[in-house]
Amino acid sequence: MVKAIIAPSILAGDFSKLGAEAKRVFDAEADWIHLDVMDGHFVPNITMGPPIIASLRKSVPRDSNAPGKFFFDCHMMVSRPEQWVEPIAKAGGDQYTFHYEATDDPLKLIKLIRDNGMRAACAIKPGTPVEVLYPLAQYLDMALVMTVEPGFGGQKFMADMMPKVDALRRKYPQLDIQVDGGLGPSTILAAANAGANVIVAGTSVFKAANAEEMIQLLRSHVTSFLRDNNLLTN
Ligand SMILES: O=C(CO)[C@H](O)[C@H](O)COP(=O)(O)O
Ligand SMILES: [Fe+2]
Repeated sequence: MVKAIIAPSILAGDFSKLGAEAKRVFDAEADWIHLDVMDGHFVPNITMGPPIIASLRKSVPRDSNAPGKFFFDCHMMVSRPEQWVEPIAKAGGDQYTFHYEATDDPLKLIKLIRDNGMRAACAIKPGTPVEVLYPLAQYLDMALVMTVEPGFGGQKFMADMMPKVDALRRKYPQLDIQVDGGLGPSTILAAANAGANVIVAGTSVFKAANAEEMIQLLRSHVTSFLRDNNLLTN
């Protein structure tokens, strides 16, 4: 099932009040919250890990009457991603996105993620060719095409990554395809028209004067593309 999913990255939020920041964007109708886990090794920055995610989960508990509400999308910019699957699942993660570049056995890792009750996703850095995802796609819930070098928020969107998104969308019409880095009003059209349906937006949503309007604007471009191409399901 493909639909527009807007996932604000809390990396651009106020870390002194993460619970309130998550609630703020969910109130503004964010579909997911994107949690950037960085280990200072795979990328040159350190952000958060399982203890912080577990605290955040207490602020926005799962709702047994509404499965999928308050969805935690965990972008794991870590070396040895295998070691964090169980801790992230226990902390309340709903999806685990590992980096292709960080593992020797992506299929085994996908199975481990699924066995821990999470959706499995694979990310590629800007220098990694999209073809590496083809043997994995049938086992993945989502593919993430990075549109910045991972490590920091607030960077410039790399439009030259869009052929990767376009190639994935043509080959896999039903796959969730995420873009991450530099998404906002001036770049959403390029991403949506290439076929991305899951939009990570940190700076543009968290620093917006009106987060709800920003989320709606991002969603409207994705929905238009999906509808025009008969890809929308619901
Ligand atoms: O994975 C990331 C960086 O590695 C972040 O998710 C990304 O940078 C989002 O922030 P922004 O929308 O401000 O670019
Ligand atoms: Fe991210």
